[in-house]
Amino acid sequence: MKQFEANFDGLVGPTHNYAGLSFGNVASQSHATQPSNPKAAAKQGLKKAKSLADMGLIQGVLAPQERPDVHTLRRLGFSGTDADVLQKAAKQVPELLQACASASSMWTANAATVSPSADTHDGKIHFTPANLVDKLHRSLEPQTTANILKAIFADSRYFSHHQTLPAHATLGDEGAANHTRLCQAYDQAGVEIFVYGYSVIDKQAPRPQKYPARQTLEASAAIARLHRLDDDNTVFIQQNPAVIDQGVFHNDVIAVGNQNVLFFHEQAFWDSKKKLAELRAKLPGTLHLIEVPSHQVSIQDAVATYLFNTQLVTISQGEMALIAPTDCAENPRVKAYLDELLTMDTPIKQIHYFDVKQSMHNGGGPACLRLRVAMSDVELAAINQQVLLTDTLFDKLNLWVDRHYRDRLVVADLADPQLLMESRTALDELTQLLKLGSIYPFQQ
Ligand SMILES: NCCC[C@H](NC(=O)CCC(=O)O)C(=O)O
Repeated sequence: MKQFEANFDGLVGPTHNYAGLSFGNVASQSHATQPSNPKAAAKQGLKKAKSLADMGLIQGVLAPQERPDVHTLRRLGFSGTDADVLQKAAKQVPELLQACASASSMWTANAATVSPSADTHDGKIHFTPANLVDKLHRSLEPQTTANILKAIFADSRYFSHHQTLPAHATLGDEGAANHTRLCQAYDQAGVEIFVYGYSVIDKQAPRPQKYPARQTLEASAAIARLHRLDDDNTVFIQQNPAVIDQGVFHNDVIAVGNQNVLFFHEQAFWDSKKKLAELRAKLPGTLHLIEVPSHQVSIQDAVATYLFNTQLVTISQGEMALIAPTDCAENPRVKAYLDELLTMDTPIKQIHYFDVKQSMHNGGGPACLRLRVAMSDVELAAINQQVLLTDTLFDKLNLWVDRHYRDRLVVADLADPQLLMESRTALDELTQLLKLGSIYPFQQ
């Protein structure tokens, strides 16, 4: 049996826009009200995903969500035809329309937490969709996310799907963005690292002062229980609250891991020494802890360039590549660090830069755009094969984007009933292309 890691990238939806919805996410706040280009955004994402497929990695895609979410607007009391609902919401509470029109499901690192079968007691791959309760626009994603994951990972012999955690701040869960799995080889049990922002129950533990911590220890611990992980193969680490207050709203903005490499900023974790020692004890064998010092890369540079929101992928035995946004190459200090990294004695031997600026302007880098699923060839054969990014699917998706996506969108356009029609037409076609069945409310 062959084991590897597959990446499932979120397709950018037709309503991709900058509404400044994410307090604590510096890029989202600073690009609020700027025009977006959904067509370019979708193509940048597809290009990045296809390049990874061309490197020999297993690459799939996840469908976007139905937006604007008229069903939620109706739940909030706006009535009449769909056009009426959009227009009333835009006039009375535009913030609610914006929350219901975000394409934020593109950041599939927040779709779910995934534990591979090598780690779980029952030998199945476990999925828990994230409840994303900290942000209204994101809290609307879990139901459709669950539908999409079940449509792809349908075979109950291999895949186990859990309900999202209860939608309350005590159990705030942001999915794989705060979860990293290290292992010596993909087919061996590894250590799952859960990074949380604060503990609701432990009042003594430090908390950020300025920006919200989106993930709680209580949520992370619940996921570890649901996924039937052992104490021996889990480590819970608190994120350094000081970096949350500087814009590190998810751990994947400050750390990334793959196999026996953890690449992280020296200020990433609270009680770092002790936690890294625990990690070493739980993962015997060679472990590369690549700690980037503040004097080489400041937190501000890390947040601006997304140096740690890179994908760390295995290219061949013992050789890894870093998939970085072009923003890293444009910052002289970060570029100097990355050039030096290639000369250091670590498995990271290649760096590939991709322009994902449309996503970056909302605070999502290469790593935010993908959900990782470590799996075997047998498990891969059991998934819906239509979502795997082949040359043919890549061409079809690009043409699909050309047919349905706009190249300019401003927040005022979100009330345009035509945009809703375009979006539904596109998604209806996509579900046929990817053989997903009826996953959207408008298809029920
Ligand atoms: N993992 C990256 C997630 C980025 C995402 N941004 C947003 O939702 C911004 C949307 C807007 O502001 O229009 C977030 O903050 O959760």
